[in-house]
Amino acid sequence: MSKRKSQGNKKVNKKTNKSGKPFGKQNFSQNRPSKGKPPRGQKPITAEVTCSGLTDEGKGIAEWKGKRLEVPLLLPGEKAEVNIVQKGKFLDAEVKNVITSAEERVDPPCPYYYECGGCQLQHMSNDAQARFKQDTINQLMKPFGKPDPIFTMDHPYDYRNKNHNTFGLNHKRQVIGGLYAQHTHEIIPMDRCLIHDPKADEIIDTIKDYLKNSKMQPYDEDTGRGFLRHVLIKVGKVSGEIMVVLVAASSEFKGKNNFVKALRKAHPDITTMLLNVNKRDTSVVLGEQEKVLFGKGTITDTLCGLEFEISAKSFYQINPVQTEKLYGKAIEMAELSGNETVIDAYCGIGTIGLVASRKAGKVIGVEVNKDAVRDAIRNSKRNGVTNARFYQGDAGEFMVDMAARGEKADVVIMDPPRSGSDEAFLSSVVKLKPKRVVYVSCNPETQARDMKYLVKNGYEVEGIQPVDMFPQTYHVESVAKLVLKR
Ligand SMILES: C[S@@+](CC[C@H](N)C(=O)[O-])C[C@H]1O[C@@H](n2cnc3c(N)ncnc32)[C@H](O)[C@@H]1O
Repeated sequence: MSKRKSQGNKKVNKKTNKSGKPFGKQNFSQNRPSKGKPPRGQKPITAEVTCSGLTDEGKGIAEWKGKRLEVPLLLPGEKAEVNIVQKGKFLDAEVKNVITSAEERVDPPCPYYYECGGCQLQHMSNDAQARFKQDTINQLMKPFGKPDPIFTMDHPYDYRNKNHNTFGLNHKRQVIGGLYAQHTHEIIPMDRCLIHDPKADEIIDTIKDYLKNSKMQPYDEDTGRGFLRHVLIKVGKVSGEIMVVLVAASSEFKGKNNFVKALRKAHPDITTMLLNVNKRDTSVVLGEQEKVLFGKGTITDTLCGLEFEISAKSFYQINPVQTEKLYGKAIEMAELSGNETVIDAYCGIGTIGLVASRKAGKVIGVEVNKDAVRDAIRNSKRNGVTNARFYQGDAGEFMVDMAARGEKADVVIMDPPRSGSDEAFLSSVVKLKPKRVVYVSCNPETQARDMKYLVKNGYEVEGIQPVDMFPQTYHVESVAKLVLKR
């Protein structure tokens, strides 16, 4: 292994990793929850394979008996022993032992990394993560031109301003709190997640201790008994304001006053607390019903020089450091001169639109979540913006109506959810003929699909900027500029 130091990461210690376990002989599969267990009666087959590349989820690609394997935690060029089990039509493979490790491999700093699955790239150096994300975008965007070099993050930890932790009981009926292992409802007990805001994890720890020493019970998914399901924490990274949302299975909160008092005493920097009631048997964290327990029920934070009020249920970008770079690029791509009518579609709490309003004639925002729209309207007033209007509704329907009324827009900035946009929206963009479309996306796969539609219908791509909003995970953000062909 080369002695060259990779930027910001510790290279692999050949003998032990950070948690003190022997690295080369580490039984990766033993540390993973039930997903790795073979179906009843089936023994895993152990085989030696060589990794030839990475999937877009960061899994190593290898071949075994002419079949393709996708192996989490394996890096290109590495030789490893893997355990293989047949699951239905598919082969499930896990690293048992890395025989020769790649230069890019580093010790994952998180002791829960192999169990949790919330991060997928901690075993890669920062440079290797950046290369992987750049390659993913380059590949997806090949039909449109060459993307610019990715915007990386100087300190790629502690960045999340929103955490959600789950509480439950272990088999000894003891209170545990942590994160769900990937694709499961199995709680991995943990007291620190390295991409969470550290203060938020301290608050979670206090709540865990409170549960252990009080009558308040975590909710048990199997029996349907108990009270506390999740805790959601939102932190204003600039303002320091903190929101704590208790997600409970019932609206009857016995011992509410004692709890609120104890938590505020332990963490005087909490500025608001809410109770959210979720009685549904679902993986969606927040329910509809919400009650403010103390404070104003929202937090405020500063982004790109503007102040934003954020509700519990509204979307707010989770990595504000990288969001400023992303929005900066989006506004640059919009090429605003002060007169344009700009549509901010899928606008959330109005962040992009309000930042753009300083350089535009008029901004029209549309968003489906009513709490987010209420925040956007408040945010516009709070910042003294007089040229922006926000509407609640489906972005596709809104655009269809605009096109039917023959209205005009010079620039459309769109930032849909992971599933991307839809034909109603895209076909209306084509009818409205804005000179520029700036497409922000946290899922470049659906972004490329939608860009293909726009390119087929009169637009050309003038720039693509990848942004690493989610270090340590395989997710990557991207913003693209499309211009109407003459
Ligand atoms: C990725 S977020 C972007 C929000 C905002 N642009 C920002 O940067 O914070 C996507 C937003 O689209 C909203 N959304 C989802 N489906 C929608 C639809 N069909 N019409 C309008 N908004 C929608 C979500 O509620 C969410 O606020």
